[in-house]
Amino acid sequence: MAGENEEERDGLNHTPLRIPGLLYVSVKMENPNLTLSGDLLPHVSGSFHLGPSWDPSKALSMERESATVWELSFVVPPNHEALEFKFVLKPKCIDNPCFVEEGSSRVLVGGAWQDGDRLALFRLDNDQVLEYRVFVEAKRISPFDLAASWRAYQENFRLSSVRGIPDVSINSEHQTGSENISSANLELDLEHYIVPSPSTSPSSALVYAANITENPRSLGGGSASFSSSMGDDGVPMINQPETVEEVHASDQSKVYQSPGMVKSQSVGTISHPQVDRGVGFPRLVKSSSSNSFTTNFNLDPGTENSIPAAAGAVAAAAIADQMLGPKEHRHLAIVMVSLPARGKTYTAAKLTRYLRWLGHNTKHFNVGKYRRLKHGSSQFADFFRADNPEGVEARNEVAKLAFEDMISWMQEGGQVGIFDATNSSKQRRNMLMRLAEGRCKIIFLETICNDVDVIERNIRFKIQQSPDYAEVPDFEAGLRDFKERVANYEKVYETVEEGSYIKMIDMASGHGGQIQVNNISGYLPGRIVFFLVNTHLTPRPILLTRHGESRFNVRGRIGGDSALSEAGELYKKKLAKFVEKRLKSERAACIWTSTLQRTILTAGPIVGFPKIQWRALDEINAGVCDGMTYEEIKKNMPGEYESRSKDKLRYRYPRGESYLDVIQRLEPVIIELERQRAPVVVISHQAVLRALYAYFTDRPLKEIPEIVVPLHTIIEIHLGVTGVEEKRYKLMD
Ligand SMILES: O=P(O)(O)OC[C@H]1O[C@@](CO)(OP(=O)(O)O)[C@@H](O)[C@@H]1O
Repeated sequence: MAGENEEERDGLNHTPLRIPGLLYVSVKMENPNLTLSGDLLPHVSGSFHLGPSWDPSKALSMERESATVWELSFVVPPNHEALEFKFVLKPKCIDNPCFVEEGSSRVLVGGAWQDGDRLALFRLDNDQVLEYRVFVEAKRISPFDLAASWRAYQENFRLSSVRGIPDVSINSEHQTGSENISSANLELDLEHYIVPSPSTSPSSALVYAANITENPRSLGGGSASFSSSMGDDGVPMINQPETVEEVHASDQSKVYQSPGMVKSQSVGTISHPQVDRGVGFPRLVKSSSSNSFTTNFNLDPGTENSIPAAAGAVAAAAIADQMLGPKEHRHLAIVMVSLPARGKTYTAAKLTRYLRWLGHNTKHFNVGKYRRLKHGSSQFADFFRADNPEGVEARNEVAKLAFEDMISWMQEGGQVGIFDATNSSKQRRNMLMRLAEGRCKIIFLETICNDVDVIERNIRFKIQQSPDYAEVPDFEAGLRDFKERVANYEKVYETVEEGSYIKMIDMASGHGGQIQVNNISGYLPGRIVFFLVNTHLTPRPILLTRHGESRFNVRGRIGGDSALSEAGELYKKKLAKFVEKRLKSERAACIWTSTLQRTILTAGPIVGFPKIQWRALDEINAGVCDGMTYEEIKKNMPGEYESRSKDKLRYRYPRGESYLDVIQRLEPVIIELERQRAPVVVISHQAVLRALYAYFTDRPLKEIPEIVVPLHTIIEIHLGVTGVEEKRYKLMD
């Protein structure tokens, strides 16, 4: 009635669209006792129209769904005629007899058995009886869904044209035909393709690593403004007064407040109360009164943020460490030790970036920054003499302030503090150990460098970049002063022999070197050692690109394993020319792809470099949503769609992955990228490249799912002795 009236009211001739709907029926048989069923394969034999026939030789075979379950699915109208059938076991060897289930035929009406889920019994030759449990499931679906799923099925299961390529391959021959890359093409002017990088990425101007460390809260004069330092999972800690003098490049003045976040009154951090289906959340919290673990959504200020947002093993191991170790070991201070210009601040920054990316709440405290704020930036060599009592006193004072700030932050939930100063005498280190007692565990990280070239390069960079010499216009005068400062430190330098320590000796040059480890145990210290063993400062580029546009991309379908579209085909050729030109003098370079054909095909025309397929580089697994469009997910699975929109980082597709899962599986890729000394071209996927890019550019976890990684664009990350630089080339629109 309402419909008729509406039609009349708006004067339009609405023909109601009737979606008849169909029943998708899935019939299953289960026999947990595999040894009994042996070589007998479940089939369905029946009398219904277009379906199986009663002739057992024409029975339809069921698909094996798991080790013990077989399935047959079909689509019927909801008001279908009664379907009559029986289960049949057919031997693999066609000469042997079939076994038809005992009892009367089964009748299926409207997607349900008429006589209930009775067992299927088969009497074998030797009078042995086999029992199978039987289930039926029916779902109503629209013809549109049916068509979409059929299309997805067709596209997904079309045999990949690239299977058969070994995991590692090298085609050093130039290819012929349309994929030939002539030498004329090498005239390609790379500069022509450069496009600006987003404002949030590292610029081509290098940033002095000490400038992007924590802003001293104890020296901020209680300012009401807040810095935007990121806590774990990229949620900003907002309790730190911002200082005016040094605001680091990646400080963004905004404070992120996504829906569903609450501000905890007691400590001023922001945390997520919503239920998460990804691992690592809900957070496990140990009750203080018992040894049991509880799930706690009302985070206790003492424990919040102390468990990483990262997934799986990372979270599990960190939790185990926290639960089993002494209380003070729940917070870790990595105390740097070295002479000036030994790359300590750079190593500290790199370690901070790695731990943050893994989801550990980590901060870098640079004592130099405190010193400049408290005593001004123009302190010359005399200030650093060990026989200058005022200088010593002033330096100890700022070290204490920075250390106390770090401890306060830990007590608010911070997990790993990287304490960056020379800490080069036993006396200073004893002071720090006393300050840490009962509050955090200390590991000393000493960097020793005997390579005069590396030291000279570091010193020159320091004069150019450090605020200490910003007001010294004469470079040579700065150089002399800084060398004198280093000499002052050398006179009293004492290598670490106490406590827990990691000593990196001549690791910076990338040739040989040594790492010594003393009294180190636990998950996180172990990871740190592993990272440090693999990292080095050899400058090299890493080129990140998505595959050429895929057929699924054209249709807006996610996941799958489709081939390239026409535009994608063109991109792969352009990319090959680009790589050949960009890496022409880099014969040790390597091409990494995922195991999905769109990346392997994209790498196809690149010649002369080894190609390696990594499963870890496969796109985020969209589970049951694989092959759907975002619109289809929204329409058919609104709950899933909404959960993902609310928390894309932690949302895990049913039977698929979350971004946190992707980050976790990428850790070996990061370690390998750190370890490589030659350029690497990574041809992968949107979600994966977001996570890799975030690592190199130190973007908070929370932002990862929204990072823009456009198609047909190469992001060149340059890892150098002084930091990370980025360049983008857009080869096609
Ligand atoms: O996390 P979102 O934003 O959905 O992005 C990931 C999606 O990107 C896509 C394209 O939409 O990657 P890909 O480049 O590999 O085709 C999907 O396959 C994948 O699910």
